[in-house]
This record gives sequence, structure tokens and C-alpha cells, in this order.
Amino acid sequence: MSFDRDLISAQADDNDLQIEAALRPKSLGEFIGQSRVREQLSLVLQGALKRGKAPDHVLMSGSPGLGKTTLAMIIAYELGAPLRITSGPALERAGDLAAILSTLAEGEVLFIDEIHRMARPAEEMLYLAMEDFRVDIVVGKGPGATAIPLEIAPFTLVGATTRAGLLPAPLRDRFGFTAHMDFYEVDELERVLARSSRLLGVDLPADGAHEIARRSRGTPRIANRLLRRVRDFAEVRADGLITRDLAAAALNLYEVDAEGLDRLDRAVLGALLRKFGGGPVGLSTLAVAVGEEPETVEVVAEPFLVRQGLVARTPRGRVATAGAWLHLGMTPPPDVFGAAHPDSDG
Ligand SMILES: Nc1ncnc2c1ncn2[C@@H]1O[C@H](COP(=O)(O)OP(=O)(O)OP(=O)(O)O)[C@@H](O)[C@H]1O
Repeated sequence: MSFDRDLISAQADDNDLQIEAALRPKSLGEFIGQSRVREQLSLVLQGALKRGKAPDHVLMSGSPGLGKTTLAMIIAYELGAPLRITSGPALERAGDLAAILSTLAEGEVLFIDEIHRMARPAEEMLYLAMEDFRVDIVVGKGPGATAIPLEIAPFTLVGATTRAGLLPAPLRDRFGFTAHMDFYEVDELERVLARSSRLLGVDLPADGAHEIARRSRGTPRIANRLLRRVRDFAEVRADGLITRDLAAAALNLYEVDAEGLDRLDRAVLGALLRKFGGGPVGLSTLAVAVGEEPETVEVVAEPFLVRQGLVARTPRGRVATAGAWLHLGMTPPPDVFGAAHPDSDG
């Protein structure tokens, strides 16, 4: 069994990529939300510009669709530097990385998406490059092999990962600045939607924006995608004006529920409650129960369910909170995690 995640998946599809290029904020000033990250990053960049040196390497972690690629592009824009984009899975051999590193221009920003999926030899080459701006090119094989050191231009590495915990410590430690991107608040997503609707020429009153924002799983990519689906609905079934009721009707049709949970989220919750009595249950058992890879459940569904207070991670496994039972229209057992105790004071 696998889920049709087109609409609400935080992963980008081809359609998204085209539109995202048009909607992507270009400068730090245009980037909405993540105020702490924005302020810290702004200092890092201004400091570097003042000193006329490449800034520290930057690591960004957070769920898909929260704006990591956008921020990497903004870093290059703010520094007035060229940008090279690659991803961990594309760096299978050290040679793949050496080819990029040895052709970087001075001050260039190198963005490696999904940096936790880079192959080990490439990773080891990166350590040296990040620290000493040097790579060792190994020539020959076996006992006769020699390493020829090659100087490379000072550059800034921007790494992005959905799971900072998976990065080996030596790699993590070489980043001077780590930005943790959190899910967006509803009012921030309303601002993302207001901006996107302006750029797309869509009539989006505040109450319509609010309805879409609260169902967007705290994720700008999803907000922008839902906006396009609601726009279709408004143009085909109404006069194009996106009212609150219209947005709600459109999103119900697309099976996005009032809290923005999608089918995978609901399947995970449903399995946790119906098959495991609310838990605790281990991640892999839960993943098997919904027919998904443990990584999908852990990276895609779980962070949002935890953030919504529906699931808790405990040392013994995943546990449903009282809110999870109520969300699926079921009565929580009396001793459930997070439920008010009948004989407690509060
Ligand atoms: N802070 C923001 N303000 C306005 N729009 C944003 C913001 N963050 C993201 N977006 C929008 O969401 C889209 C997706 O963002 P982006 O591609 O940067 O996410 P990502 O975290 O890199 O995702 P992935 O991990 O899948 O690559 C962007 O094209 C942009 O339109």
C-alpha cells in the first residue's frame, strides 16, 4: 500500500518546481518567518561581507518544504556570490565531489541538499575541503597509491538535511553555523499566501488565506500548492473569490482535514490507536502497519504529528496523546498520555 501524496506531500514534484522558482523569495528581507534563523544568518553574512571573507559553513536542518533551498539561494544572493547546487545522493564517489570542488570560484556558495546521504569517501574529502580548502587526489591503487594535495578556492558550504542527527559528528562540527528550521506559524503562512497570491494574481481575502494556512502542515511548499488547488476550485465552481467556506470546501474535497493532516498522517494515527491501543509502539512496527518505510514515517509524518501534540516520543516508543483520540473521533482511555486525570487538580 502506498499513499497518493501529491497534494499534501512536502516533497516537491515537477509542477511545484516550476512554480516554486517564480514564488521563491530572493533576499533575506523577502523571506517570511523563521525570525531567529533570519537574524542569526543576517549577522553571519554581514560579518563576512565586512571582513571581505567567505562566511562560516552553514548547516540547515528541518522537514522538507520549509525553505532550505530558498535560504541557500538567498545566502548566495546576499553575498553577491555564484551558487552551485548538488545533492548528497549525486555524490557517490570522491571523484564526483572533487570535480565540483576543484572548479569552484573564489567565494562561491556550494549547496549540498540531503547532505546526510553522501557516500563515505566523498564525506571524508569534504572534511579537508571545509577546513583547509584543500583536497587530496589519490592517484594509483594499493601500496603505490599517492595522494596529491590540490588547493581549492575558499568557498562557503551550505548543507541541508532533514535529519541533523544522522550526520557524523566530524562533519557536523565543521559547520560554523547551524540553522534549525521549524514549522511555520499560521500567521506566517498567511503572509506566505498573501505574497504568493499577489504574484499569481489570485484574489485571496484574509479569511480564505487563514483557512488555507491552518491546513498547510506548517509548510510553505504545501501552502503554495493548496493555494493553487483552491484557486482551481474557486474558478470552476464559483466566481474566483476565495472565501473561508470555499477554501474549506475545496480542501475537504482534497482530503486535507481541518488541522492539515493528510492521509499518511491519519493512517499513522489510526494504526497507533486501533492496532496498538495508543502505544507505546516502535517506529518500525508502526511503519509496517501503514505500509511505509520507517524513514517516511519518521521524516514526513511524525515531526508534524509531534508538533501538533497528537503523538509523543517516549523512551518506550511512540504514544498517542488524548488529542489524537479526539481528532479521530474516538474516546481516549482514562489513563491516556496527556489526558487530564479525573482526580487531578487541573
Ligand atoms: N520563508 C518563506 N517565505 C516565503 N516562501 C517560502 C519560504 N520558505 C519556503 N517558501 C516557498 O516554499 C517553496 C519550497 O521551499 P524550498 O524548496 O526552499 O524548501 P526546502 O526546505 O528546500 O525543501 P526540500 O528539503 O524538499 O528541498 C519555495 O519555492 C518558496 O516558494
